[in-house]
Order: sequence, then C-alpha cells, then structure tokens
Amino acid sequence: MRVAVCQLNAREDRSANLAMARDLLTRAADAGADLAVLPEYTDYLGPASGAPKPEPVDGEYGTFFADVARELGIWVHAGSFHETGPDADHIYNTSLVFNRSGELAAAYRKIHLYDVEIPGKVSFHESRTVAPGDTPVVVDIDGVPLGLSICYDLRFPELYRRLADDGAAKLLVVPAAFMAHTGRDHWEILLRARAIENQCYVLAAGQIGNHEPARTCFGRSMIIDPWGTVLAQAPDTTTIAVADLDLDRLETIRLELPSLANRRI
Ligand SMILES: NC(=O)CC(=O)C(=O)O
Repeated sequence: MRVAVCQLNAREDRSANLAMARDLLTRAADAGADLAVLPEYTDYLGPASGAPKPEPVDGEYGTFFADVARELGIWVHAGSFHETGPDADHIYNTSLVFNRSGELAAAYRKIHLYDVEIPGKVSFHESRTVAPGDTPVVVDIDGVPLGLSICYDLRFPELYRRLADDGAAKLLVVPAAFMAHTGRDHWEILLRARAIENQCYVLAAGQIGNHEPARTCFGRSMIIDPWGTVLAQAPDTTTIAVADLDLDRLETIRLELPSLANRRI
C-alpha cells in the first residue's frame, strides 16, 4: 500500500484552501498513492468570526471530497471540518474518510479538545466552541484497518491502544494543526511513540505556517513505520510526502518483538 500525507497552509479563503487540497490529492494520486491524508481543518484555519457555517457530513465539504475521491479513484482522508454540533454554540471537529468510489467510509469526531494556557505562547480553548466526540473509529482500507484521531488526541495514548487493541488497527492517522511552540519538542516524539508502542504505521498530516490570528502550525507531516522509523517527512512548505507501507514487516515486528502480546493487564 502506498500512502501520502498532504501538508498545507489553510487560510481564510475557503475556495482557495479546497483548491489547494484538491491539487495535493491529485499529486498524491499521480504518485500512485492508494490513500492520501489531509490536515485538521483543511477548509479553513483563521479567525473564529470568519469560520464556515457548520455543515452536516454530507454537506458541501463532504460532497467536495467525495467527488475528488471518486474522480481520482483513491481513498481520501479529508482532514477535518466544522460539522454541525449538538447546540448553537458548539460544532464537532470531524474527519471524514471516502473510498475509491467516493462513498463515505467513516466519520470521526475529535475526542480530546485542546484547552491549553501557556502564558505568552499558546492560549487556546477549543471546548468553548467545539463539543467532544465520544467514539473511537477504525475503518477498513482495502483490507487494512485504519484507526482515526485528530491532532491533540495524539497526547492520549489510551485512545491509540484502544484503536490497536479492540479495533485491530494497523495504521493510525493523525490529521493536525499542531502548534509550532509545542510541535518543536513534542510532535515527532509523540508520533514515533504511538507507532512503537502500538506497532502500527502512523500517518500524520499537518498544517504548516502562519494563520490568523497569531497561530503558527508546525508542519513536518510524516509517515512512520511500526519500528518507529520515519519513512518520509515533508519539508516546511505546502507539499506531499509519500511512502510504501510493508504490512509483512509489520507482522514480522509484532512476531519478533511481541510487546502487544506481552502486556499484563
Ligand atoms: N492544536 C492541537 O490540537 C494540539 C497541539 O497543538 C498540541 O497538542 O500541542
């Protein structure tokens, strides 16, 4: 299986962001990818005042990426978008996966919300406008189970253990808009830890660069194997990173170093 992670800088112009996403997915398909992954909030990352009106899963955002997946004939993980929430003040931060025919294969609502106050560096209160999801999701991609998560979820290993354990995930996906301040020291380490401890491939697609108001995303989208080796990493620009996943290698690692089986619960 060949996979691609797409890295972009979404701003306030939703049409331009979607055009960029389509362009990156086309590059991924041209590179032979079976599955391509977009970042968190692919369609808009800017001031809350200009955020798109929340939509249902089959709204404009979902329809756009369903069409792209069908046209390109690849699996598309469409990053995340502003889904209609449980009340007037809250949306869901929801990721969508489309199969090669453009059918919706899975939807996942971000479970862990980014409520952080690091003086002078990061002030973020996601739960003021976003309601948490409560359901881990694993989706079958051409016979390979893919566990879903979004950005801040990365800091909560119990979610990934659940995906790998109950859901038998072999791939873990992390669409993100990870902050540069935390990303410098935490992003790669956390991703590689999730890969090693769950003996899974990790596909992480991030936003890169500056967004209004005063937010800088870390980028460094990457694909990591179950040994923790970084197979591909995006440079600091809008681009894709591509890698081939060897599922026999995953089975060999799990056989030779059976840490999942050696657990004492
Ligand atoms: N932006 C996020 O949701 C998470 C993040 O930047 C961090 O965990 O740090």
